[in-house]
Amino acid sequence: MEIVILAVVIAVVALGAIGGLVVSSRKKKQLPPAPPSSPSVTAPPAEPQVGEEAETARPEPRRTVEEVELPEAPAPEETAPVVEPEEAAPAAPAEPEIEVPEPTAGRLVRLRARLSRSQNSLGKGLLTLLSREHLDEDTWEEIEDTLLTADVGVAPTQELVERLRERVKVLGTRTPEELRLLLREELLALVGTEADRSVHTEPGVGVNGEEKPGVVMVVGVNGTGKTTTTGKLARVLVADGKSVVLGAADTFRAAAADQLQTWGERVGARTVRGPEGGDPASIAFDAVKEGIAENADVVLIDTAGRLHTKTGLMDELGKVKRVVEKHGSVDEILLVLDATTGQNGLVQARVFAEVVNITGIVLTKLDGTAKGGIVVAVQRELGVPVKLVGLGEGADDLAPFEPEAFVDALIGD
Ligand SMILES: Nc1nc2c(ncn2[C@@H]2O[C@H](COP(=O)(O)OP(=O)(O)OP(=O)(O)O)[C@@H](O)[C@H]2O)c(=O)[nH]1
Repeated sequence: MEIVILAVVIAVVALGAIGGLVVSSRKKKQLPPAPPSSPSVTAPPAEPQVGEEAETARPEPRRTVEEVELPEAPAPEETAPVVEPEEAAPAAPAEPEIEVPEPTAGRLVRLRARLSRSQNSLGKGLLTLLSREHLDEDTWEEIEDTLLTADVGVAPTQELVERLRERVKVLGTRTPEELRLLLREELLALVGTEADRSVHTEPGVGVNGEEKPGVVMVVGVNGTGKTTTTGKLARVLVADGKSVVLGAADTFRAAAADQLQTWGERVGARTVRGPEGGDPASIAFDAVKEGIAENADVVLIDTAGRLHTKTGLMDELGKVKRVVEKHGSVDEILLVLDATTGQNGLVQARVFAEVVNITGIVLTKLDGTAKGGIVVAVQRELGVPVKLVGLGEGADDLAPFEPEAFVDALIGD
């Protein structure tokens, strides 16, 4: 009997051992593959050094697939969209983005570096000559030449040299600081600090007693930067809080109206335009009409300038002005001159002044010339102040002209 009981116990133990082996081998088969270690997260194992004993592998607790916890499924709103963003919804028609132009106050000072870079030869040249120990006749002649080369003009040059000679004589010994001050004062007197340099855009009263926007006509030879200046001026006005309507009355160059419209769209100003080669006067008339209807503050009219037929130009510009005046006064007529053309600019100025009553000058491309003296010459020629200067191709590179900042840029620091 005892033998039977012993045999049963041995049989049970043997069966149990075999069962355990089978289960253990099954478990091994069910083990998930070890997750690949991520180098950016996991620290690399220390390199075994020579002479170190190899460690025996520590047994790690193993888990079955069923035992491994899965990360929780993200809530529906957290789920990243599967579709590409542009496919997510039909694209709404893109609204043109309205730009906010730079404030106009102190623009000339901000752009001074650009101005002084191009004007170095005038101011610095004069200071170097005046600092010579002996100011003999040759030196005075050189001073005169420097001024003439910078397009200051004959009469203003002679005046300035005479004043400088007198004051240097009185001064006796000259320190560089005294000379700088003296030259600054004399150049400032030449440029003039008294003139009204504001661009007149105040609203007025129309012929029917209604409120009429300020009306500005922009005239000048094609290529001087007229359309660009009209666009930049729109930005200046918008920066100063005014609403603007543009009139594309330059129907001579087909792309001019597109160019102006693009400038307008950038600051939210409507552009009135007509058919290619259409009548500039009727476009200008419609632009002011639109300005009145929109209750705009200012209407800017870009015109064409064909110098090769002076009579044609006279007819056209005169007509534009007369037709616009059917609504009320034209408040400002700005002549755009390219500073790099020097004396040629003066010839243009003369012709335009005969055609219309210029009230202000815009000198463009002053960033590209050392002939800043044209400011003096053209003011003398027309008896009209420079009101704005172009100092680059950037949208906000048009600055109200400030004599002090200009002269400081001429002399340099
Ligand atoms: N460097 C520099 N370039 C300027 C300035 N003002 C205008 N320009 C450039 O001068 C070129 C001519 O300008 P436009 O405005 O097309 O000339 P426009 O007189 O209107 O000529 P039309 O449209 O044919 O009548 C453009 O490339 C302008 O970017 C400036 O102050 N500095």
